[in-house]
Amino acid sequence: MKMRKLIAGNWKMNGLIAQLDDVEEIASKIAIYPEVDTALCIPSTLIRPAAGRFPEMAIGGQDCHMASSGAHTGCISAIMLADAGARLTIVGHSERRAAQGESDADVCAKALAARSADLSAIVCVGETEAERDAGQAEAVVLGQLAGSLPDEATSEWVSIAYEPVWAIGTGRIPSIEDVAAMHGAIRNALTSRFGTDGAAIRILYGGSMNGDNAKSLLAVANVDGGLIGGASLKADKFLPIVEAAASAPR
Ligand SMILES: O=C[C@H](O)COP(=O)(O)O
Repeated sequence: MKMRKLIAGNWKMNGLIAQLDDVEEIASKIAIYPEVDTALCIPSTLIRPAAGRFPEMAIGGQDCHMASSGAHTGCISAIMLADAGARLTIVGHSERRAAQGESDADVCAKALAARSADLSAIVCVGETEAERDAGQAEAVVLGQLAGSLPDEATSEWVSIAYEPVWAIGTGRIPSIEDVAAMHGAIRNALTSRFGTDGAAIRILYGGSMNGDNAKSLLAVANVDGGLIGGASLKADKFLPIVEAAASAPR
């Protein structure tokens, strides 16, 4: 199925107010690529100023609590993200699964919380290097997918991000064949579970995507965009990925 590519940046725990100048550069140039959807998932402290200053950009959060409010010190709810101007949020990033011990059920509840607040959700899955070496990559990823995606998921508000943990921030990426195989397996799982709409759910690749490798990664069947970490922090690193998405086959 032909679909628009989504290039989403994830700033992680990086970025002060001054860095919104980079968002300004991105926001001023994305109109050159109307065929690509772009988003920036930034620290919560920057969402309100960024959304106010760049209404043309889809600004997002990087996580949300499954509850809408309550005694959860230090957490942020989906409705708070939306109130600050976010249009989407990442859930289930491997860094949170590992450091905060988030389970598939937690991620599923967070995705539903995002939906309740009218946010889109990027649901992350991905295997560790040990799991890949043990030949378990596909089983792990499909298991995470099954547990992390709510039955209510539709292509209107959910995207998947396949991020091999060992490719994040390392400069290493899987072979094109391995990317094709995993994205194909995810696609099959989505269509089995969600029928024809499963064919329309975007599957992003994440892990060391940059201006040099984006073209070949985004040309792979069922790679419908990218979730970009390090290269999303600077406009001159992020925009070439958007450009590659604009010229990639749909
Ligand atoms: O969410 C983004 C990913 O973790 C990828 O990060 P990276 O592009 O720095 O490897």
